[in-house]
Amino acid sequence: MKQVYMDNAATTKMKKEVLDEMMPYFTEQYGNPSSIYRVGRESKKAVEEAREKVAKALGAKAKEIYFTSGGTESDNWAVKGVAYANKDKGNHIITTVIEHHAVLHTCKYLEKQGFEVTYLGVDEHGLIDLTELEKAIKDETILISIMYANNEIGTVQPIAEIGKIAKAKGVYFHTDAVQAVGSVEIDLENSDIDMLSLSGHKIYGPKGIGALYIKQGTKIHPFIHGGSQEKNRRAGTENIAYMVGLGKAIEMATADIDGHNKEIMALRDGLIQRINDKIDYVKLNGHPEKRLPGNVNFSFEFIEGEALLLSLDMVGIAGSSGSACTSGSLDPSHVLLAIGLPHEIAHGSLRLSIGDFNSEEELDYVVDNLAEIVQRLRNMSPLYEKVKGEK
Ligand SMILES: Cc1ncc(COP(=O)(O)O)c(C=O)c1O
Ligand code: FES
Repeated sequence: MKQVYMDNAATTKMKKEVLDEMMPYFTEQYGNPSSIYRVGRESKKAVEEAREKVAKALGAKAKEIYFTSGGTESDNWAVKGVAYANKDKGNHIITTVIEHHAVLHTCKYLEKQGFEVTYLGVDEHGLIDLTELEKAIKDETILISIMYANNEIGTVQPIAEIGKIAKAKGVYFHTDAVQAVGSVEIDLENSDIDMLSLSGHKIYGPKGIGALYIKQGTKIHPFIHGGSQEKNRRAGTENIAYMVGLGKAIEMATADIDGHNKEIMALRDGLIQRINDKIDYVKLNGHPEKRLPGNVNFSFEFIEGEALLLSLDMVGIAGSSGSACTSGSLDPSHVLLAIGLPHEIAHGSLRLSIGDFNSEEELDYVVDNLAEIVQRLRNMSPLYEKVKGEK
C-alpha cells in the first residue's frame, strides 16, 4: 500500500547524508574524547567540529553550544538551570499556556519548589500579547520562556520583540526553537535570546540528540553532575556519532532556508487551498501568515480525530491530532483549547506537517482520501445529518 508520511512535526526521517557521516563513529572512530591518544583526539575533533556547525547555523559562538539528549532536556536545563541559579534575585517565571510539555511540566514542577509562574494566554491565532507580557514582568521575574514556533498549530511568535522586552527589564529569555530551526533564520549573535533549545530528530537528524545555546555570561546551573564534559555543565561521555549527525543535519537544514521554505510553502498552501475547496465545515487553526512553512492544522466539524487518524492510517497516511486519544490524556490539546476552540471542535482536529520527502503527488492522494473519509464519517454523525437537513 502507498505510504504517505505527513507527521514531520512529530519526527523526520533521517537523511542518508547524515547517517553516512555518523557511521565511522560507531566503529573505527571509537575513542573517548577525553583521552589524550590519537583515537581519543580524533573523537574530540569530531565533537568540536559538530559544535562549530551547530554554532554557525545559529550565528552563535561554538563555546555557547552545549549538546544534550534532545529538546526535552534542553528545555528542562534552561528553565530549571536559570531558576535555581537566580533564586537570590527572584522566583518569578513567565511562560505561555501553549508551550510544549517539556517547558510546561518543568514550570509546574518549579511551582512545587516555591517558584511562581505566570502562564500567558494567546489569541485565536496562537499569538501572545506583548503588552500583557510587559505587564507580567515584576521585580522578582528572572526568566521568560516562550517558544519560537508552536508544534501543533505552527504559529511563530514575535521573538525579536520579546527579546527586546526581556533585555530592557534585565530578565533572561529562553526560547524553545525545536520546531523553528531550519524553518526560520536565526542569528543569535544579533538577538536578545539568552538560551535556545533545539532537537536533532525534527531536522532529519537522529533522535536522542539536541543542543542548548547558552549565551556567554548567562547565570545557569549545570544540568548533569559528573565528569568535566561540556565544560563541566553536562557530564557524561559524549555521544559522538549523534553529535556529528546533529552537526550535519543542522548544516543541511540551514543551507538555504528561503529556497527550501518556498518549496515547502507551495505544497502547504496547495494543501490548505484544496482542503478548503473540497471539504465543508472546516477551519484552519493557527495564524494565517505567521506560521511554520510545513504546518497544516484543520478542525473538521462533526468528526472525531481518532476515527479520522485511524481511517487515514488504513490508506497509508500518517498524520496527527490534538485529540485525547493520541495524547494519552482525557483532555483535548491544551493548545487548541488555548486558541478558543470548543472541546468538540478540538477533538476533530488534524495536523499534517509537510517535510522534505513529500511531493505534490502525495498531496493529491491525501486530499482525495481525506475528503472521502470525512464524508463517510460525517454520514454516521446524527448531528451532521441534522445540520445538513436544516441547510
Ligand atoms: C516545541 C517542542 N519542544 C520540545 C520537543 C521535545 O523534543 P525531543 O523530542 O527532542 O525531546 C518537541 C518535540 O516533540 C517540540 O515540538
Ligand atoms: S478524538 Fe480521540 S478522544 Fe476525541
